[in-house]
Amino acid sequence: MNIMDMERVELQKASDAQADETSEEVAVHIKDQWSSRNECYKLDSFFDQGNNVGQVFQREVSSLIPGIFQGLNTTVFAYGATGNGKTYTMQGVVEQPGLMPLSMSAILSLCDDATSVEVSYYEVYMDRCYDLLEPKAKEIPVLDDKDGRVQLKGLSRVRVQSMSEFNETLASGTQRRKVAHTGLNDKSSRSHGMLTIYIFKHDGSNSTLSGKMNLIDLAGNEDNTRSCNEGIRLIESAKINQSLFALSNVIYALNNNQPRIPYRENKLTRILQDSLGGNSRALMIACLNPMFYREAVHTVSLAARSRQIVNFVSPIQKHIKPAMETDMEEKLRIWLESKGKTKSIQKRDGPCSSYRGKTPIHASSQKKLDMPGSSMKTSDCGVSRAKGRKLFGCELPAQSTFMGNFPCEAENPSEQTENVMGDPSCLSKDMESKEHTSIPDGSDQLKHSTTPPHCGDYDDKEQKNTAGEFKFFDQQKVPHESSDGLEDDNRFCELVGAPSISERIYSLQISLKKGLHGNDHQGTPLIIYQHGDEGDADVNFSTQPAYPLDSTLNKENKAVHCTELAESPTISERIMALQNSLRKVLSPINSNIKPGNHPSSDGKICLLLLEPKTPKTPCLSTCDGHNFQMTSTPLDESSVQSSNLKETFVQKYLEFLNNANKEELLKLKGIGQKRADYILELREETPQPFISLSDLEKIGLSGKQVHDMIRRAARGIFA
Ligand SMILES: Nc1ncnc2c1ncn2[C@@H]1O[C@H](COP(=O)(O)OP(=O)(O)OP(=O)(O)O)[C@@H](O)[C@H]1O
Repeated sequence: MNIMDMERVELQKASDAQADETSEEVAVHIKDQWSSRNECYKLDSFFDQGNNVGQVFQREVSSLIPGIFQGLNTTVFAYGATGNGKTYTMQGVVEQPGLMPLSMSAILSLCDDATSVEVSYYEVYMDRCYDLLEPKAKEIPVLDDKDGRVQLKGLSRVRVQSMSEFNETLASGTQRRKVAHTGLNDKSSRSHGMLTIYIFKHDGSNSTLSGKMNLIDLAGNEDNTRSCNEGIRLIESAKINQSLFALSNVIYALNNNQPRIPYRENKLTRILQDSLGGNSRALMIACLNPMFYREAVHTVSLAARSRQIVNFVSPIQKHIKPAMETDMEEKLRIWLESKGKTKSIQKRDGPCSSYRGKTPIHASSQKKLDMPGSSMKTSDCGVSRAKGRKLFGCELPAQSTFMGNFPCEAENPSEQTENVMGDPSCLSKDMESKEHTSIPDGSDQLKHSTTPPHCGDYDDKEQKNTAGEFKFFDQQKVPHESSDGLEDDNRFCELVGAPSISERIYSLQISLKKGLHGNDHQGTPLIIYQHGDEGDADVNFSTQPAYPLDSTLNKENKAVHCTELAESPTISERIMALQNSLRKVLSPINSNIKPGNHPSSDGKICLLLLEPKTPKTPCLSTCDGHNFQMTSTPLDESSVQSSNLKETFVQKYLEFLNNANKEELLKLKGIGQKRADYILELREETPQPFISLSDLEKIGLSGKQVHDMIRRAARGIFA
């Protein structure tokens, strides 16, 4: 049995300017009795089993609440492995209220006649958002507003005037939240539960959003070798782990000052964008179970890293309508929903059983990032994502806390599977026939990093300006994490279970779009390398006009820059320009190229073929400069070409939606008056709202409807 011994140690006071009673640090030692491993991390506070949630609230949360009335947004989230007490900490139980009711009670006590409080409560389940207070047939779309801030379109808000109203609201939402029995928790949250409390100030007929508080009960990391999850539970678990993996990547990127923070990798990180490295004060509560060394190390190391992140916080004054007021947008959304196909997405929980007494040592760690009075405006920070890390550079009195682990119950799980990357079915038939499976650690998402590619010995210095790298692993290279879960660059495993070229291109496209979106990649050369011995390919963007190549390569075979990138002003055009190159480059991965077939001293095959306007048979260059022709059958070629055509068509279609005027939109089958208005409205918020087909869900279309629409449009061409 592993034993974790957590010792509270006061290290030192913060600098004079920051010194206050909360500026202490604690060292958390995690010892594995069997391996004698001993890890030590510094956090801001530590609560062991002798402490209760009330103490955590008093010491860590209560001081944040007055700030919300002054416009300082605040986020408190509980992180940890499954069964470690996150729900217990955030929601609480009757005899021990959690941080949600405790915060609400404190907020209500500060309200006066000119202040009102509303709440929304939603869950992120399988990478989709669902309203828990007003169940709807459809998910809540997550959009960016014109300032780059994330908005949950159509999410309901309920006015709360007393604790009894709040408890009722919370209970009804909680009942709808998806929970299920797993091998590690009788009543395990299958979704991330997000409660937002809004504070409005009223002045005559004007209502102004003063500030808001997010209280987040994340779903827990799951080790499926222990949970014995199967079927839907396993799929859910994969999604949960994937989103938490994305979260750890964001924290890692923020912590390492990386130029690109992968918020858009996952719905959870998108939603938390303003809280992590954004404009919100954030408190992370890491819940630990001393029984499990590896999970504890993972959680505490993430908490320790989170402490380094610095947010810029400034009061906001935003005029938004309280829920009572008429919301035309909401009406339109409801109308769109009524036209859409109803999905069964919500199932109610079963009755709660009593606790299952686990070993309840509990420990948690928090991060509190707070810089009241910063001169930086909220909106500046909200859009800072693509501008790099400049905005995160200031020092502030960071804090962390700690608290803990615990027991569980029963339920009726919801049975629903979703596609990770939207609905790519329109792109390729072969994709329809394959089930997209995920492995339980975020492995089927394309990963972005700024580490140098594996193929070639580059000068690291030359890589400094690399704007983003997309790693593509063709083989079942199961991701693995180092002990802290974050150090190993090879942990990324992309596109496992995506054997066809179309699937790979589709997935890669999604990432390319994400990568290019909002960044100025004009003039960016694209270089794709394939590792013949492993079947891997790295797709690399560099802002270097002359990208350094492996010195062992023949000079003649230097990468041909993808000049279309420089010439294409819009993201869609750039993506389009990349497609042919991608297709050509990825095609050989599908074939059985054996390194031994080609003259290369180290067996590596470097594919440096990037002339998008010549979509002929792909040509491979070996590392010592010999070219040879790929042997592909006419069927292969025709399949590649038809897939190209489909993708080109889809891109043109999306481009049309992004640019057409209302009259033109109305000519499209499937776009009526209201949908056209909605598209125009979306375009006001985000200039190019439709980057992939899955974005059409923003206008209330289901995957099937999108598919049908595209098919109808394509048929129209041949009519
Ligand atoms: N400090 C505590 N004291 C007593 N019971 C606790 C404590 N913390 C947690 N528990 C109990 O332990 C069980 C598991 O806790 P909980 O459901 O909160 O874990 P979780 O981290 O939210 O799990 P999951 O990620 O699977 O949803 C619950 O029955 C809970 O009531």
